[in-house]
Amino acid sequence: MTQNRVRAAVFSAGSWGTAVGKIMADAGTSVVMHARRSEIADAITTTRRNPGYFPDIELPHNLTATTDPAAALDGADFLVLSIPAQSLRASLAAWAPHIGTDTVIVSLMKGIEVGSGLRASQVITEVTGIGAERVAVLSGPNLAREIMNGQPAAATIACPDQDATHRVQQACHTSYFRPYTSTDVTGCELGGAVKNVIALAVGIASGMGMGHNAQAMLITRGLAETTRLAVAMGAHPATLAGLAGLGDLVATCSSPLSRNRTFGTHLGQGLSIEQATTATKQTTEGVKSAEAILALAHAHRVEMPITEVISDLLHEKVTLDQAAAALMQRPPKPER
Ligand SMILES: NC(=O)C1=CN([C@@H]2O[C@H](COP(=O)(O)OP(=O)(O)OC[C@H]3O[C@@H](n4cnc5c(N)ncnc54)[C@H](O)[C@@H]3O)[C@@H](O)[C@H]2O)C=CC1
Ligand SMILES: O=C(CO)COP(=O)(O)O
Repeated sequence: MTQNRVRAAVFSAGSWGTAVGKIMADAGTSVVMHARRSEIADAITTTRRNPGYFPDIELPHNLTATTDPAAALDGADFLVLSIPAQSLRASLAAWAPHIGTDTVIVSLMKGIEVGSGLRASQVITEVTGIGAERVAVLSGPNLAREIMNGQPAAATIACPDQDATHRVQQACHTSYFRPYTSTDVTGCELGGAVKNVIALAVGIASGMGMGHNAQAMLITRGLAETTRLAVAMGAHPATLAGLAGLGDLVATCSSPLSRNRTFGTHLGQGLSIEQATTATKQTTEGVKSAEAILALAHAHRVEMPITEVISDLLHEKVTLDQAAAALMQRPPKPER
């Protein structure tokens, strides 16, 4: 690894933030993580481990951590944001005064803001006043634990400004992480957010004892409704067939490492939403985003039957059996 003099501030030191911090540091970028808890920040800097998330993985020497947002952002070329989507607005408002005039913001978040229906990149431009050309999104089949274990993965980095995209790509390209570029921010963000809702559905089906045919049906029809919404909102259909669409959908819906799939499995096995929340612990974006995505579907007059049923289940309007029946008993129609 050669140092490239580029600096990144990663907010925060959760599961995916830590993994992307490691990727960037392995790519030669100097990384300062921002953690809310001083014991996490101190442990990362002094022991080179994040005891809250990956106590078994040693972090690179060019990665440190602080609880001070100003110190983390001082001289940063990139601000990488990885916190729950619903807390982005309030947290970013506090950090915004410390963001440099040339800093490029990279969103890792896969959620839609409840109430506004905004994607994370839109919340970022609204809160900071920074133009869309300085806001990139990174999305793909990226289960953090696999990447921390050094297993190969790829992702899509999207931004309207190709120079910014290439700089982010260089700053996170390693022997085990292969980033591709795109200009389709809308497609990448919607692919990432909607797949969480579909993963909830697949988890529920699995928890209810349904087999791989049912799970494949949900994945395939889930991709169809994701693509319908994304295209109606201006995305390119090819993005949804790529890493940030199909790729992420397959990884998340197939892996027991996925928090969304696991949350769904708990529900399918009969746990209440409260019990599933306690059991899952980490951020499960699909649970909150389902209703925001459904509101977007209504606004764009797009049919999203799986999202609708999952939103109804999460609001306890239907039972598991009623949800399954609602999907299977829809009127027959052509596949497209
Ligand atoms: N874990 C994964 O494998 C992947 C996660 N993502 C996305 O990354 C985003 C973050 O997820 P994870 O890191 O997995 O979640 P996590 O639950 O592991 O970590 C969340 C981080 O945000 C911080 N945080 C929580 N509430 C906050 C608040 N109100 N204000 C500021 N910081 C707060 C926590 O202290 C923690 O550092 C989500 O949008 C998720 O969909 C994307 C790809 C992979
Ligand atoms: O986005 C992810 C993999 O790409 C992680 O999915 P979960 O949030 O369901 O764990």
